[in-house]
Amino acid sequence: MDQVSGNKITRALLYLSGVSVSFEGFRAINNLSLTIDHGEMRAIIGPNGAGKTTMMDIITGKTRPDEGDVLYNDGNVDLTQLDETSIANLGIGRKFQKPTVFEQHTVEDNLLLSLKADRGVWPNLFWRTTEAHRERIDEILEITKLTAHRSRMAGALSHGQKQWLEIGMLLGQDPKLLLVDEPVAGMTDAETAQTADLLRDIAKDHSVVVVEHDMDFVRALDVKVTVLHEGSVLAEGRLDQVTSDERVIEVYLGR
Ligand SMILES: Nc1ncnc2c1ncn2[C@@H]1O[C@H](COP(=O)(O)OP(=O)(O)OP(=O)(O)O)[C@@H](O)[C@H]1O
Repeated sequence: MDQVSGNKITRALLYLSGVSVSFEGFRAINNLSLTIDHGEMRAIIGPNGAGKTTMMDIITGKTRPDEGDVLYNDGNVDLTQLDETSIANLGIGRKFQKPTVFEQHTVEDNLLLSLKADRGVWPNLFWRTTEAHRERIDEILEITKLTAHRSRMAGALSHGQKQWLEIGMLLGQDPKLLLVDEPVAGMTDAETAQTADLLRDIAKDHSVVVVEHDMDFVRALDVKVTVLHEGSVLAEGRLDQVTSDERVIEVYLGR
């Protein structure tokens, strides 16, 4: 990382350096450094309690670090100075593990509700805006493979379909960076494979950070993997590389 007169220069989309946070004396994140490039999809793995959720909380402004840098968009924005809403408005979208779709609304209406509200649109442009919304909904339905389900109540979807709908709702907010927490937990093998396809598709024009325990899924993503352990990066590289690393085998695979 370049450093000039104390000013960090980075071309990364997201840059964490020396980040630590403690809860009642326990260091959940410990001198964590991590860089996500523009357009990159990264998988984050690690044992329970490694700090994966806390890292997401720090990026999204839910938890403020005790120390360290959390910079966004080529180092131009210091995320530690912003609240959750401001960070979301910068294009950082998060999907939590459990789907939180509006069960009593149709798939289509869920997507409509999620679309980023246009600001400063004149009333006489309303119809045109609606058309743009329809087009975007059609696109998202296509990407998430939910076109045939558009008129169904979201509550009637399978667990996997609800997760895809929620990922679609995240896309509706037009984020630059998607943070996705354990998307395939509870999915069938077929749904898991389809979710890997969906995220690879999304990653063509978004940056994605995905936390997941399911190794078949991580393998299918075929991206760089970061292994967290005790709040720091233990290893980084291709899945085959990190899973053959002795330290990773010891702490993560339990051998
Ligand atoms: N608000 C909090 N107060 C106290 N301890 C916390 C808090 N949040 C997290 N921790 C602790 O910090 C550590 C890291 O937790 P975190 O949830 O980030 O891990 P994780 O890698 O996401 O685990 P999992 O895979 O189980 O979701 C854990 O030991 C957890 O108990």
